[in-house]
Amino acid sequence: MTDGHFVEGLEDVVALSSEICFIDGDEGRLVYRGYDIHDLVKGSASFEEVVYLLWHGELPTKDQLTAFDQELRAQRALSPEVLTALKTLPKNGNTMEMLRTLVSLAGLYDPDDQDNSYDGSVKKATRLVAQMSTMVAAIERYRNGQDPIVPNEQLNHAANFLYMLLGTEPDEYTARAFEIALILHADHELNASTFAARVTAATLSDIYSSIVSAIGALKGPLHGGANEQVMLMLKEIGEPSKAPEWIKNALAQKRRIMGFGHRVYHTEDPRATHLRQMSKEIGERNGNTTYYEMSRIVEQAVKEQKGLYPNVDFYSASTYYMMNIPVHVFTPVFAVSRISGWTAHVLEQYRNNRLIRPRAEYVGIKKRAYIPIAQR
Ligand SMILES: CC(=O)SCCNC(=O)CCNC(=O)[C@H](O)C(C)(C)COP(=O)(O)OP(=O)(O)OC[C@H]1O[C@@H](n2cnc3c(N)ncnc32)[C@H](O)[C@@H]1OP(=O)(O)O
Ligand SMILES: O=C([O-])CC(=O)C(=O)O
Repeated sequence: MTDGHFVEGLEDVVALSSEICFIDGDEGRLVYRGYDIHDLVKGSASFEEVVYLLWHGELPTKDQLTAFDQELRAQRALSPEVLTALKTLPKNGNTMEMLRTLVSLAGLYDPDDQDNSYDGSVKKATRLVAQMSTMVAAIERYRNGQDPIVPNEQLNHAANFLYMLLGTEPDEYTARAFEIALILHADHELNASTFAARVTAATLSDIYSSIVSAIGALKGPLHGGANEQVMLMLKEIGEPSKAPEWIKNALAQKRRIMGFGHRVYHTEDPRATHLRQMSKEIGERNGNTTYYEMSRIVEQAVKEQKGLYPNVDFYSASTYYMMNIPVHVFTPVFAVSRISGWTAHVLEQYRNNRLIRPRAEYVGIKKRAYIPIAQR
């Protein structure tokens, strides 16, 4: 029985213990396994290195990283069955629903599908990380009536994704900027999608089912889906000078300003600091800073009028847009990164499992006499 003391939305409720990710919401700090994200970015960590760190708790040695990287590169190709199934999906379908469907199918065709041992789950986690990016790129190509691009084993994870998505190899700056975006989005403690993954894993269901749960949760506009909504908002605003008035009207109508506010951060989201800079730099490189400038004005207006800070989704929107990533691919791109954190959490759940089953505060009628249908 509950004692009536509960928090709607589980705000600040500690649901489990984890060694993977630490957030200080007052100081605006995000730490993966003891390493501050600022240090990982400044220290030129690779995305592959961060995946290894999240999974194993330690940075890899050179040999460990080489072996892991080679394994990821070797696992990038989708199975023929998944590629065939892709062609049966509606071309104008929601990209997150298409991704959720392909991940589910990939589970059925995974050579280790029946092996739900810990080692089997690690093998599947490796394929999930390697193939999430291939799936997202293939979905977009299919939507455009194009064949998927075969992964390029010469390129690292970040550069290969942009190559498979856009058809040309990114320049060095863009490849690194995108890799930093992947690192920044890799994990975030018990956010809604990771929690969904852990709830599923905690029933001792398989890792693909856990990831399908996570993708469903990430899609929502209050979570990962916000990055697409931010770009739609910037386009609706149209030009920087219109931003303050637009925000004023939106807030007067009680609309939520996408890309602002956070359940845990009460200050600047440390990921937004990097993405803001990236948005500026890419705008300058492209010779068009309109969306960066508009974003700055929106940020100032929302801070002044509502006291809210931008979250990770705000500046990732203009950043991805200026990298020529289509808007409906923004949330799938989040999944390309977050698969690293989801799998780390599912593996941790398996290592130290207890069923996750909270209670609800029952506020309905407690006792009624049943009335047979003939008398109603
Ligand atoms: C990767 C990520 O998931 S990051 C988050 C991505 N989501 C978004 O950007 C969507 C916009 N943001 C929001 O909706 C919220 O800030 C959330 C969902 C992220 C967190 O919300 P919660 O912690 O549940 O706060 P809650 O929804 O209770 O809001 C508290 C108050 O702040 C207001 N508020 C919070 N965020 C916003 C926003 N973005 N725009 C306008 N008002 C907001 C609410 O209206 C509410 O005001 P009230 O007390 O006057 O009614
Ligand atoms: O932590 C959260 O609630 C949402 C978030 O920022 C993320 O998942 O990256």
